[in-house]
Amino acid sequence: MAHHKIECRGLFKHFGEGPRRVTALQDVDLAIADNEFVTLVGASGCGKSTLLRTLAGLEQRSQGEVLVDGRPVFAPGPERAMVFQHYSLYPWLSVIGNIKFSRQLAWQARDRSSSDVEAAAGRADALLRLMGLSASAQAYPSQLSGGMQQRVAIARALMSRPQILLMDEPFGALDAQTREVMHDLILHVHRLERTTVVFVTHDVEEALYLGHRVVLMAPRPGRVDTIYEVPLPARREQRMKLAPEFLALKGRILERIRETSGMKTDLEQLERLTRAAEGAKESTT
Ligand SMILES: Nc1ncnc2c1ncn2[C@@H]1O[C@H](COP(=O)(O)OP(=O)(O)OP(=O)(O)O)[C@@H](O)[C@H]1O
Repeated sequence: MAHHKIECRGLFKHFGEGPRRVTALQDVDLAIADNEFVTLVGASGCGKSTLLRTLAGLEQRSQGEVLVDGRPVFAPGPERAMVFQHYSLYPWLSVIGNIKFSRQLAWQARDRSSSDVEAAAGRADALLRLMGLSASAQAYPSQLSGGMQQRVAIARALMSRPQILLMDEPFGALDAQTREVMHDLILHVHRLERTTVVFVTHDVEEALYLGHRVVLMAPRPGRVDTIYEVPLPARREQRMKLAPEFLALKGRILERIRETSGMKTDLEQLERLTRAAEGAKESTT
């Protein structure tokens, strides 16, 4: 059997009961390879966050299986780390304090040796350097820009050497220039740490620039609609966003999202309505 890092089989997730029941995930089958970078896109309400939260073990499935390394997961675990859109840093801790915090909680439960503490200090320093935060180690979150705060959140998520990074619109609140910088940074982190990444976004360009594959989901019920292979070299560069194959696939995905959202603007119908309204105006004048 092929080895998958993450696998969903016949996954369903319902919220609520009876006529109010919402199917956020319907029969999702998805296999993600070790070290793959997969992005999830789709119209609002298509179940992207629910799928990610189910992989994280923050949401219980209604039916089906979620496997990590072939083993079913039901709860959060140290091999999976989550990064959210809102930085969720502790405002009373410095940058370095925030990065070390989750490890400290884990240690309080165990006997820790001085070599553990040293190893963690080394890891925290390495992550500060990796994320370009060395000069801000003693700063507090309120003193940092949004992009810097999100770097701290990513460094904190990486502290326990997770094999899987689950990212829910992590750059959604950042301006366009900061996002570009963060894109190259997260690709660098992915290469260096060899994590498997599942990344939710509304932004099709972001999904294509980062992903090896783009999973397009559709709403009502939430489900996987189409999976696209991204036709770009593994090593991405910003100029690739202008490549004809990049732009063509971006156009196709955007079109498919419009179709699946049920909100496709029907230009003909709009024109008919306009003509009817104008006709009504003329007949009254
Ligand atoms: N805790 C909940 N209780 C009830 N319904 C929920 C809950 N969480 C999600 N849903 C519903 O499940 C569906 C999928 O929601 P989800 O947030 O996963 O979609 P999404 O694709 O991430 O949306 P968006 O792009 O708007 O963030 C939606 O109809 C949503 O209203």
